[in-house]
Amino acid sequence: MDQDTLKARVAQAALEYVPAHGILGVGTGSTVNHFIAALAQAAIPLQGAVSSSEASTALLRQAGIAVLEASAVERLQCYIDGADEIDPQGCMIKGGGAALTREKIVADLAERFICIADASKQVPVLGRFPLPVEVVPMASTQLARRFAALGGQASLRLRADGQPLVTDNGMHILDVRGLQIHQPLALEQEISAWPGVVTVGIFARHKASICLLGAADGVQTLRFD
Ligand SMILES: O=C[C@H](O)[C@H](O)[C@H](O)COP(=O)(O)O
Repeated sequence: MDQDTLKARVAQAALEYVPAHGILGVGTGSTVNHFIAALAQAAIPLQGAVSSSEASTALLRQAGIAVLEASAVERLQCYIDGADEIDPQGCMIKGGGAALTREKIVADLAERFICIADASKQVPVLGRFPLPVEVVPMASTQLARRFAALGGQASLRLRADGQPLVTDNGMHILDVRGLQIHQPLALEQEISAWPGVVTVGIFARHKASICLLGAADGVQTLRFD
């Protein structure tokens, strides 16, 4: 069974967590794209959604779902999003789709983070996937030196035309290879404090409450809260 089919499977399973008549936090990425399609088909009545990217906002609107500003919402029952890696404690690496800052903002509004992922995302220790870090462009070179001091190799994420990728927030992304993240919370706090870092793609303070993990033999539910 291919990865895309597994993503569609967990997306379907996540419908169970959608708060009928409520407001839903919606993440970004290929798994979430399947989820938005499933949501549109299920036609669950919603007040609306808070979205974590321009891409998801466009898909939600196409599906006829109202998109609300994060500033208009005090609390969300749940936030549904994918991950690039998830460890045995529910800590994640996110940001492969460059949406990590808004994802962390929306996750912070939510009581529960429901992670939807195919089984290939499960790792014993975070760090095989290059760690995305959204940075203020003028700080990227000095931040790359800081990552080198930690044993990581940071590279600026480029678009297909060779120009730096610019996020929805007008920032750049460093992808840091070579880190073995044994203490995700401590490293998240440390990197978050460096001048020029907008958001680090370690989600330990906002780890998954539940992960729906898609494998060939079905969807496994992992609980972390
Ligand atoms: O910035 C993007 C997000 O963190 C995604 O949730 C993450 O990259 C997983 O994406 P996908 O579902 O495409 O594997």
